[in-house]
Amino acid sequence: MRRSDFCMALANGLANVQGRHPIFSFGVIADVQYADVPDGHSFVGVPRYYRHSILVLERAVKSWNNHKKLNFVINFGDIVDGKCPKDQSLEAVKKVVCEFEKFRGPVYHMIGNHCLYNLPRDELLPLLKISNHGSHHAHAYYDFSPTPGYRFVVLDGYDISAIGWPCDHPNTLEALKILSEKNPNSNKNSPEGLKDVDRRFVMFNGAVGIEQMEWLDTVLQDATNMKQKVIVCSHLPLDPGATGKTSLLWNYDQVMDVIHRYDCVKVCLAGHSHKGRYSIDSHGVHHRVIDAALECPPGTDAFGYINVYDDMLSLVGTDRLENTDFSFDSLTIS
Ligand SMILES: Nc1ccn([C@@H]2O[C@H](COP(=O)(O)OP(=O)(O)OC[C@H](O)CO)[C@@H](O)[C@H]2O)c(=O)n1
Repeated sequence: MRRSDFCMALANGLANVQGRHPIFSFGVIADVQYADVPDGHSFVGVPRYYRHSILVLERAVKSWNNHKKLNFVINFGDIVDGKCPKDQSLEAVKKVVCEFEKFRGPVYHMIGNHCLYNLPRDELLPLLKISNHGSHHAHAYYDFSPTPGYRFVVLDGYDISAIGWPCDHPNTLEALKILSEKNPNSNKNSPEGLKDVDRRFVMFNGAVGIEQMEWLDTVLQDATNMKQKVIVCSHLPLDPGATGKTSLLWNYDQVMDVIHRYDCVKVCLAGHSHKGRYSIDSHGVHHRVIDAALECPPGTDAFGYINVYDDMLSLVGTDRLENTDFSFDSLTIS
């Protein structure tokens, strides 16, 4: 362990089950999809609790604050549901962001399809305090390093997307071209007739564009040079083993090819699929999808925090979100 990581672990104070002090810890929650509308269900009939989901977030923030040792929180996107009446979108997004801001520390957000059903990305990104680092593109990918030995990479899976950009934007046109080539259905949100991983070519997903791919490569090269371990966060899952195929990033395979060129990425975390799942891929990278707050029946929860060590991560879940350990010494299958 680096000396600076050791100091952060000491400052963190709290020992885990193995009696070790994490270097740092952070809170996680996904798919709050709040809307002030009655309970309903997904397209395939899974119950959704649009008003209760913000209560899950309220309980998460209380729990994260009570923990006292969480360094930051990561929200995996879709804070407001597409069912939110459009004249209430801005108010609803502000209400959820305000709830996150009750956490006594930084909150890192990412955008999801439901965020973009409510507000265009150029309005959304400032509200979520996602900075573009002076770029003229309203991109939503970024990285940060909470301690010298670790780096977080937050991907923008709606970079190439038919939602969120102006309708004549090159990224919208590129997305519509992909959809017309890959999905023959008139309703481009429908995966009907598509087989296996091709089911991902639906309009509620998107892709990482070329510039972002080059940026990812540069960041991973830099992290490798700095001997940092990397945790990749994305609204859209990156491994078919951790999600239903209709929820995958369109070019998850290309992103994983870049990730697999390096040895620094240890864990990929995602939301969107709503049903929590875990997998380990052929290169030993762990993948974990976080259960949706939206689908918690009243009185139940799905949030947690992750303890970060030198050689593993440990997810401590509440209620529907199951504990998961991600050990970095797992065997690689090739
Ligand atoms: N077969 C389908 C599925 C969905 N739609 C419509 O697409 C929009 C987005 O769907 P939704 O399930 O709300 O998206 P989430 O981001 O919450 O979930 C993603 C994964 O599906 C979870 O597994 C919505 O308008 C649906 O009605 C559709 O037309 N046809």
